Amino acid sequence: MPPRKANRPSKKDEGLARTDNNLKNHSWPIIYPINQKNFYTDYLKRDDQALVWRQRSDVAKGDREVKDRGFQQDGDIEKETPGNYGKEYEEQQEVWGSRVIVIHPGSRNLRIGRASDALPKTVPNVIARHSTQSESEEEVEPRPKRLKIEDDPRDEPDDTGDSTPQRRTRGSSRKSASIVEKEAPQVDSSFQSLFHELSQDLKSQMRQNKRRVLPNSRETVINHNKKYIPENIKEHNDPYRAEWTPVSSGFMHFIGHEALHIADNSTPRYKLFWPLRDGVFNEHDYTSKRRWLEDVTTILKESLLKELNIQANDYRTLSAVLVIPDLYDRIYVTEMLDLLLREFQFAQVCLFQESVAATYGAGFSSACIVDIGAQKTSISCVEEGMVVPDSRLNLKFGGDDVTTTFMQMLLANSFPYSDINLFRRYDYLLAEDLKIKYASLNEADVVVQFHNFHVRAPGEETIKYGFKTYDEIYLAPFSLFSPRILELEDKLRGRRSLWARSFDIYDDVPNDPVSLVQNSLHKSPANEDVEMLEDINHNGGTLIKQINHSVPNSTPTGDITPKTPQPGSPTPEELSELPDGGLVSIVTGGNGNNRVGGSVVEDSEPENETPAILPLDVAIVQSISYAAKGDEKRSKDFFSGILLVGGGSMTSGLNHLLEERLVKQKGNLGNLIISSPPRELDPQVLVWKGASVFGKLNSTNEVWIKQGEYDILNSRVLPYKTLWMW
Ligand SMILES: Nc1ncnc2c1ncn2[C@@H]1O[C@H](COP(=O)(O)OP(=O)(O)OP(=O)(O)O)[C@@H](O)[C@H]1O
Repeated sequence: MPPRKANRPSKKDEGLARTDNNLKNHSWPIIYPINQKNFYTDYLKRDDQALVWRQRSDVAKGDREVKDRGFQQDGDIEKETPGNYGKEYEEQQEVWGSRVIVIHPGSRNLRIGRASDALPKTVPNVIARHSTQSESEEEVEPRPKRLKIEDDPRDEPDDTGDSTPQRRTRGSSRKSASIVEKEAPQVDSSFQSLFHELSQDLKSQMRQNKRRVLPNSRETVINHNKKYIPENIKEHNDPYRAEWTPVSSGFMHFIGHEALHIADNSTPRYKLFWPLRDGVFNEHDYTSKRRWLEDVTTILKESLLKELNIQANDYRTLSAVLVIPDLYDRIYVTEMLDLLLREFQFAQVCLFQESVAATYGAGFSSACIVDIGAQKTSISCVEEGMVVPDSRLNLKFGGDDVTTTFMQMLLANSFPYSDINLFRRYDYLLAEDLKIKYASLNEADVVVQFHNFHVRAPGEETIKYGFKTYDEIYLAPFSLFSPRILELEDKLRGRRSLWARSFDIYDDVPNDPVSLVQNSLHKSPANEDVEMLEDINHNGGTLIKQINHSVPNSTPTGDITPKTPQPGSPTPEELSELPDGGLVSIVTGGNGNNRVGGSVVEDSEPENETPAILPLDVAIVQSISYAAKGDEKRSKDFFSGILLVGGGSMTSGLNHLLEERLVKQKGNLGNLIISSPPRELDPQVLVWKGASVFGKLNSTNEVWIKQGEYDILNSRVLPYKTLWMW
């Protein structure tokens, strides 16, 4: 006889519920007993359900430790009523804010301050440590890279006997103060030809815009620069002598500005380490996780002490808001969280995403945030305080790439200080300064101009140089719209060499957040196709090309692209014929300036790959189209609220050029508004400002990760404590 099924009534049982005429004798639903074998519930099986009981029992045990540390308890927050939003409430917020530290780490700058402060302190996110060689001595090739010249007379060791390439080049520079430097600096020929191409495009664009373009401007610049004789200035005649950080073998490390101002040839030698690179772990320069953690800890601790006067034993009484990228690396976030709660022992920590912070800072409820940092550019659409996950893009270029390109272009035009090497500290600072002063995206600035600057190398006489510029001041920042010209091969060197990617322990799928628009870069036409597209642009007038936006399967988000075309990638001809449903249009002007600059994506074998790049305007259109998902109203809303933040967005004329290019691409966008931060706030600190606004809100209790919770659940607490799907 087959076994009786427990949850099904037998014919005999059913019979009991029915009368002879087969009608039920009552209308109550019959509830059958549950088959215990197949029954599942997660009641009291999930961490968050148990947590509340654990916390209560902690309190019952008289665990008042946290309260003794002085930070506000849940009970205090409950006292708040909607009615007390007056002066008292503001005062309360200020007091609360003074106990919250907001930390926004960047590839170049760490921004740190109390949530109650008006502005953060900016500390270069760098540490100098004792080493046998400085970073410029360690690097074999200078930055920007030069063509190798076989019989370069400068290869002779100079009279100091120092034969390192850096020292040799510096030696020749010393000579250049007295001997006229005739030879043109050698810049890679493929760079030269791209530079020439962009320059021609700019000329025709300027002519179209009825601007005067003088013939032979570039030749004038080159001739002047070649003949320029630099001038030596005696130390006592130089009122702006550089102040170098005094060092001695007793000082094991320096951080921030002090580190940047250590002479490259100091005794003892120091080497600079930047813990973040392209917005993630710097696995290129670090060889051990422990050293990385130590450096981040030292930079943070010393910044807290020097800038905010916060001693180590105050940490336990303070809360910390950590600002993280929108498309974060999961291991980076968990490492930082662990550091702040275990090493620093902050009372509680909360995580906040950069683009949401930017909307808080600007007071926007919805916006498309374009954050151009030093080494990465991130674009995300935010709607009612939440990032639209599929709109997140992270491109591996930023202000630093503009600086390098600017120097490359100057060198191509016979820049008289031909030995500039951005690995040298004083040269890096000089190059940044020249870029900030002269780079501009205003066509009106594209004229032959004369500038001068001083090279102040440690222990040497100051040398005054003069140089002329023409279109390089425009074309260097223009590389954001034409990233093909950027030097990208070193970008992902060493990536994943220390921290492996985080995988889900159950299904072995990468844990990092997924964004469809970032993944769609897998599907963009690969480099070969892009080049064909560009050829077509050169030959024709205005063309409209469309890139298939087909949504890939949920593959992990990342940085790198295979160089070969993906199977089934559409050819340019196919692209132009695709229908418009869910597609992005790229309008390329007859001048050929607008172009798709390279495809992108990620994979587990980063070494052989190239990093994620896409022209800025194309990337914005892509991000918005993924956020709007075909809804025209939403798309218009995002286009009417594009907010430019980050240091790289401060180039003059960027807003205007971006607007022009977006209109060209999308036609009538309705109300296209590209905003800069309101109230004249510095775009570099807007994200920090927004996070500080959030940090001051004392009604955000559920997002704070407290020591006790972290002790019990570790990073498993994150799904319950983030404002987004962790
Ligand atoms: N006035 C300016 N004009 C142009 N660029 C500028 C200006 N001021 C700063 N920058 C550039 O901004 C960059 C630094 O920006 P920011 O501090 O936002 O970067 P970060 O947060 O350290 O980096 P990331 O976002 O890549 O991690 C540098 O490349 C710097 O040259």
